[in-house]
Amino acid sequence: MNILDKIVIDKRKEVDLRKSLIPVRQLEQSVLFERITNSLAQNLRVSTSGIIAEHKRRSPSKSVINQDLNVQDVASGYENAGVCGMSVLTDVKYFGGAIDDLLIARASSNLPLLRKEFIIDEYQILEAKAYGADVILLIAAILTREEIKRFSELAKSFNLDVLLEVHNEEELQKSIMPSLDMLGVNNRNLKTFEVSLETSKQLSQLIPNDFVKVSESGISSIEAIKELQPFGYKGFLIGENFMKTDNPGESAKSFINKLNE
Ligand SMILES: O=C(O)c1ccccc1NCC(=O)[C@H](O)[C@H](O)COP(=O)(O)O
Repeated sequence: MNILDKIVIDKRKEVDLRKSLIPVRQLEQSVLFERITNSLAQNLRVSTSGIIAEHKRRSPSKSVINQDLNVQDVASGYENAGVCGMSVLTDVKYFGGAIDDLLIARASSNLPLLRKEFIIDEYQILEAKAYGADVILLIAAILTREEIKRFSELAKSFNLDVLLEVHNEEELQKSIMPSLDMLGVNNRNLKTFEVSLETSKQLSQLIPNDFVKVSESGISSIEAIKELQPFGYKGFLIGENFMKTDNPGESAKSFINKLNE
C-alpha cells in the first residue's frame, strides 16, 4: 500500500463526516459560490516566471516544514512576490492543512487559489467553490477515467480550472480529455519519496499542446526551472523551498526576481 492508498482510505471517512455536518445545500448558499473565478491557466500562459507557490505545513515525506506562520501572511506575501497562483493544502491528517486555510487565503489575496486536496467525491468540488478556490486538483493515480471526466466537468460547470496530476505514462494516457486545463507532472516518487525532474522531462512530449504543462514537487532552484522550460513547462509548483523559510513571501519574491534577471 503506498501513501496515496492510505490517504484515500482516511479521506473517504473524512468526506462522509463532512457531508453529514455541512449539507450540499449549505455549501451552495455560500456567498463565495457566486464569486467570479480567476483563471490560473490563463495567468500561466502569459507569465514569464510561472510560479505557483504552496502553503504547506508538513508532509508525509518531510514531516514538519513550518507550523509557525499565519496563512494571511503567507498569502499576502506570495501575492506581493508576483506569483501566478497559490496552492493551499487542505488535507488535515497528512499535511496539517484545513479547509479554513482556503477561506483565509481567499480573504487575504486576489490570487488564483488551487485547492490542493485528494479529491475522491463531488462534494469536495462544491466545498472548493464554497470556500473560495479557483482551481481544483485531480490526481490520476486515485481516480478512474470516468471519475476524472465527471469531476472535471462538474468543476468546469462552476468555472473552476482543473489541474490533473500524473506520475507516469499510464496515468497520463488514461486521463487526457478536453475538460482539463492544466496537466501537472509530479516529480515525487510516492514509494520512495525521491524527487527527479527527469519525470517531468520524460512525460512532457506526451502532453498535447492544448494543455498548460505544470511541473510539481522537488523544485528548489532557478536552474531547475531553466532546465524544465525548454520541455514546454509554463507552471512550476513549489512548496517546501518557500515554506521552510521564516518568510515564504520574501523567499518567493527573491526567487522570482532572480528568475527574471
Ligand atoms: O509532499 C509530500 O510528501 C507528498 C506525499 C504524498 C503525496 C503528495 C505529497 N505532496 C503534495 C505535492 O504535490 C507537493 O506538496 C507539491 O508538489 C509541492 O512539492 P514541494 O515543492 O516538493 O514541497
